[in-house]
Amino acid sequence: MSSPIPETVADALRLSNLSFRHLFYVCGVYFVCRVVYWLIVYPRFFSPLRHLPGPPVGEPILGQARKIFSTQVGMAAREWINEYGSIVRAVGPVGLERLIFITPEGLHQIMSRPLDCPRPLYLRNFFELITGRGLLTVMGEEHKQMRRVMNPAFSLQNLMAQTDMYYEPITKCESSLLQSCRHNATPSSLVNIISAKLDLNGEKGAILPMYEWLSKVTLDIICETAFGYHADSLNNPHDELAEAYEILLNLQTGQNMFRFVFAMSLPGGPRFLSSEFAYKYRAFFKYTRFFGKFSPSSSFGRVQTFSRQILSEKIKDLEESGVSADDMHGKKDIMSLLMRARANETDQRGYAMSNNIMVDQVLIFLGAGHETTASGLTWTLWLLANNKGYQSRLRDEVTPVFQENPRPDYRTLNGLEWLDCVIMESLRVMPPIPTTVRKTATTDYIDGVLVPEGTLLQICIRQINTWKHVWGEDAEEFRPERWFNLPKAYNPSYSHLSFISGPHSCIGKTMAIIEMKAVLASLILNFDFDPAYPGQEAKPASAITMKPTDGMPLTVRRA
Ligand code: HEM
Repeated sequence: MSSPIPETVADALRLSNLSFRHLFYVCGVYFVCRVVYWLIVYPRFFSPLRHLPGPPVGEPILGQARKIFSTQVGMAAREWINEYGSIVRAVGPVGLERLIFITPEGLHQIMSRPLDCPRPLYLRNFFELITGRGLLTVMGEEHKQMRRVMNPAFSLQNLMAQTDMYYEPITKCESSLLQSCRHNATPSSLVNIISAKLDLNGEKGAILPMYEWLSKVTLDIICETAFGYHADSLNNPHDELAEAYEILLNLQTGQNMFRFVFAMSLPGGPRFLSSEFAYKYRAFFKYTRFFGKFSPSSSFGRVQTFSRQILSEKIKDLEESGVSADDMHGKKDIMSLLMRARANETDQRGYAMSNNIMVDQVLIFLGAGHETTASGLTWTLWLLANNKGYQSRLRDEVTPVFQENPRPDYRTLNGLEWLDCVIMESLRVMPPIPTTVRKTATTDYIDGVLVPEGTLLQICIRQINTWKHVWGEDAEEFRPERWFNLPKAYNPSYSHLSFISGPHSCIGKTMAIIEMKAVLASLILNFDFDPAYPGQEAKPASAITMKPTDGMPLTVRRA
């Protein structure tokens, strides 16, 4: 007689004299074997990338993570590139392999094919949680369309019209050098605030946390230029948006990012973190060992809700006032330009952004354009404080120009050669975003290596910008004069990657550079910067943005 066919797992266990306990053991052993295989066996013995040059696999669970996260951002990669060459394989946490490519050929293959090498899902989820659906998160055709709609807001013509708006929070007209100013200035601009602090201290000057002040001024500028909102965080430290952003941006240290990436990689993680439930019980996060001070939803929620509110009001105002999109020519903020572009797009090509998507775009500009510019400016001041000759040369260049016109326009700022060299060199040596990442969506050759689908590609911006092969032996030094005579090996698209390259390159590049020029020139014109104390060292954060962890104290005196 043939044995009966079991219909359920329980029947099968009964017929084979096994219990659920046995099944549990089998599953447990299987799970442990899988984990051991992925963490220890695969990267060492089976990975097709195991023969590529690079550091040893490292610790069983962490791989080289301890080194990556404990050293200054990008320094581990710099060491590896110096030791192993232009293609490096390193194993990070939980056995995740990453490849580092540094040659223009390799970088071109990665960056010119965003569908084959997109931003990894966890990063897109991270951006989507903070800023919503926009350029940083969408891909393919939708990305192309969004970019096309947004390009006019960043056109040369619009940037030229916008430049004057940058000066509002920077300078106050009555200062001795700015007597001929014809514009209405803010009640207390950055230059005035610093001057007032110096008045209290006399000749010896004052030690000021420059990052904090630059962060405020760039927030005020981006709020004004992005959606015409006067945050005035320079004078109002309790501005709701400024406060929420500060909390949010402080979350992006290496350790917090590691926790965040982990949480975002869990199925349903992103949705949970931005849910009403998480917001309601946010206090609970504070007391958990894993998340500690992470407590994400409070600041995320506040920034999103508050920004959406401002923007929705603006959209409503414009709609209710009956102003047609074409009549909005007077308004130069990005939001107004997007509304105009939207009207035209609907007519011509059938693609129009919804209000929500438009709101998200502007949130992205706020997120992507504030801290980056503040960090870029802070590092420039730091580099100039340590090179007084370069600093004086810049003052000599800008003083006559600003004496003639206290608010030089776009063309005049761009015509200042030394200012240009200083900004480009500072962005090269201390790029505000020091590293980014992509993930292969197909198996394909990159720089002669067959890279399997799903491999992480680390784009080491800081290392690429200071690669000795291109920039020479003094590649890591701040030498603005090198921009007068670029090296032969310099590749315009892939040797200076601070804004990356290709279809996903920074849309705000020209805007950021001109804004940095306006702020830096106004500061150097009025003040003299020195390190705060002998032996002071740069302390860049290991985070998405390389801001200084100590707020960058500098000694400031009148110029
Ligand atoms: C010094 C200042 C800035 C630096 C160094 C910088 C750098 C970058 C980098 C490296 C990326 C690529 C990130 C990645 O792919 O992982 C990027 C993308 C982007 N940036 Fe910037 N950025 C700056 C200022 C700005 C400003 C002022 C804005 C807008 C107002 C802006 C808007 C964006 C947007 C929308 C993207 C995504 C582009 C896309 O994927 O199509 N950035 N930026």
